[in-house]
Amino acid sequence: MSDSSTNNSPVITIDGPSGSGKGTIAFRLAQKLEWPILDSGAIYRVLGLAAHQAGIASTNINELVKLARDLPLTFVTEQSSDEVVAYLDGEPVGDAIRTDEAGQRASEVAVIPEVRSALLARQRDFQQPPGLIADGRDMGTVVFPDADAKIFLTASAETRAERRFNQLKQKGISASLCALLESIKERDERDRTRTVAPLVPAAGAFVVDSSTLSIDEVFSQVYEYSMKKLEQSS
Ligand SMILES: Nc1ncnc2c1ncn2[C@@H]1O[C@H](COP(=O)(O)OP(=O)(O)O)[C@@H](O)[C@H]1O
Ligand SMILES: Nc1ccn([C@H]2C[C@H](O)[C@@H](COP(=O)(O)OP(=O)(O)O)O2)c(=O)n1
Repeated sequence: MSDSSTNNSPVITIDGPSGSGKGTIAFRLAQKLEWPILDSGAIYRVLGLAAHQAGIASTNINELVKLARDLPLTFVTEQSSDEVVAYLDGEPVGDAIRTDEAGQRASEVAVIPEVRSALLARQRDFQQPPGLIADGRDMGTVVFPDADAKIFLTASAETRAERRFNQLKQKGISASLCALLESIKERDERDRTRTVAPLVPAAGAFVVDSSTLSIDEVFSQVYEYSMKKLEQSS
């Protein structure tokens, strides 16, 4: 765990459902502030993938917790890419964690309270100077409840499915728009109704519905809000 002095480093949390633009806005903020990103979704995605590869069922809590504790996982925020690059055992995981199937597997293992507890300290260790941008579902509610600025991004399921469809197409990953919409709705439901750390805006979070906003418009609102909050807490 970090010591108490490093735990005073500022944190900006960005939570929201799939395809709401969290990763995109986190990257813009990271570039502007020169802070690293915690892509917490990538942790759940790698865990889901590792469990699948090891043949561990999403009901096998003991084995999943063991895997979550021991997962040899590191992250690099590459300014040249627009995503956090995950390394498992020193090897880049690549786009295997970015498929829709990997998102569903992540959401399934993420329901288990013991798995979430096992990952808590690992996520909190990312809070280091000069500051951290934390992207996920429970960053502002559970992992960093004392964060300086809390943002909740959202958009209609249709808009988010279309965005994800185009994003996967650009990566050369094939998908059907209709199936993606169903999958997003299913994942929303699971993430919002789980008993531990459900997807909800943190108290006092700045909520932005990006359905009809461009990336630049969302970014300028989020940036202005974050700067104001950071000033207030310094
Ligand atoms: N406001 C927006 N308008 C149009 N496209 C967007 C907007 N925000 C994000 N996108 C695009 O939607 C896709 C999903 O965004 P991403 O940041 O990966 O979402 P999340 O991390 O919330 O799942 C990306 O291709 C991104 O470029
Ligand atoms: N802090 C987090 C981050 C992700 N999860 C779970 C729930 C999500 O459906 C999956 C995948 O998250 P991820 O942020 O990578 O997914 P999207 O990019 O938003 O589609 O992981 C979580 O439970 N808590």
